[in-house]
Amino acid sequence: MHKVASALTIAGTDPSGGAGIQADLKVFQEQEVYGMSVITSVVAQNTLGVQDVQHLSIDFIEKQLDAVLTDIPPQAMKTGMIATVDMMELIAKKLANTNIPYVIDPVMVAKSGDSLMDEKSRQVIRNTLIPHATVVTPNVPEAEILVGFEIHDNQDAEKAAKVIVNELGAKAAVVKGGHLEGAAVDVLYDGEDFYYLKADRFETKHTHGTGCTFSAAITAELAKGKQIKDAVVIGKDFITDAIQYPLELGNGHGPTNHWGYRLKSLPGQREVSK
Ligand SMILES: Nc1ncnc2c1ncn2[C@@H]1O[C@H](COP(=O)(O)OP(=O)(O)O)[C@@H](O)[C@H]1O
Ligand SMILES: Cc1ncc(COP(=O)(O)OP(=O)(O)O)c(N)n1
Repeated sequence: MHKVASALTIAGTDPSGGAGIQADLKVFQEQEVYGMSVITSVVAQNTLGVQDVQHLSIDFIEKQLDAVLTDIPPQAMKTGMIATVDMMELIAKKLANTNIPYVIDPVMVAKSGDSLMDEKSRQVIRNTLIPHATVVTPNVPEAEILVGFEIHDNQDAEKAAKVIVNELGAKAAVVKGGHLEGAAVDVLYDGEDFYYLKADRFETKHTHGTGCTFSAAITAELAKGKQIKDAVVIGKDFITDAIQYPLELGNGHGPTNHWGYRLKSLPGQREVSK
């Protein structure tokens, strides 16, 4: 028998395979973690945008959660697209009975501009899910909504990460710099230290699902027992390689390359500074 770590993603779908549940499961597989999934919303989308969304009932989401949690308890979990307050409250209820690392990618709006979380939930996520989080990974617009001020540079990102940890109750936060200019710098705060995770910015339109891929890689590493900072550093390497070696797929913002890390990365390749 082979012993393997397992991880759970609770999120929406992307039939074109670049974001959501499909991306998360591919990343778990790449990182040699047994992947499991609970679907919250079925999304008709591709590299060009979101065409339609159907939310599953709370009752049915709960049945999926119970099916997984009572049979194969994961070593770590993540949430992505959690579109409604009812979904958040259900997940918070289930989390009260678990003590595993939990990564929140607070998905609010897709790159195409389509909304993936309703307005009320953007506020409610702060006191339902975030207090349970081991790591929260907002992009700049998401972090601005969570903390209530604008983020223009790394100093603002530091302040936002600090609010998410010290005031909203997460254990750690990574404010991602994909939406800022210059090098792709993400700011991690773990309640004690700040770390700048820096990579070159690549000129590419193939960025569909970057946030999902990054947070899934972090979740996989936490499932394997890595400490928060080490898991985030590996996640940064994983997403950087996935962006650097794009796949020629799709007519819009194409997917990232989940094989990029396997093909290229050497541990410690990215610059990390305190
Ligand atoms: N063009 C790029 N080149 C290199 N890294 C990027 C680029 N765009 C985003 N990233 C990185 O991808 C990760 C996801 O960030 P971001 O795109 O901001 O998230 P989201 O998909 O949630 O909007 C971060 O580590 C960010 O720094
Ligand atoms: C079902 C689903 N979940 C999340 C996203 C957004 O993913 P993200 O990684 O932020 O990338 P973009 O879509 O913004 O490129 C999604 N599209 N679908």
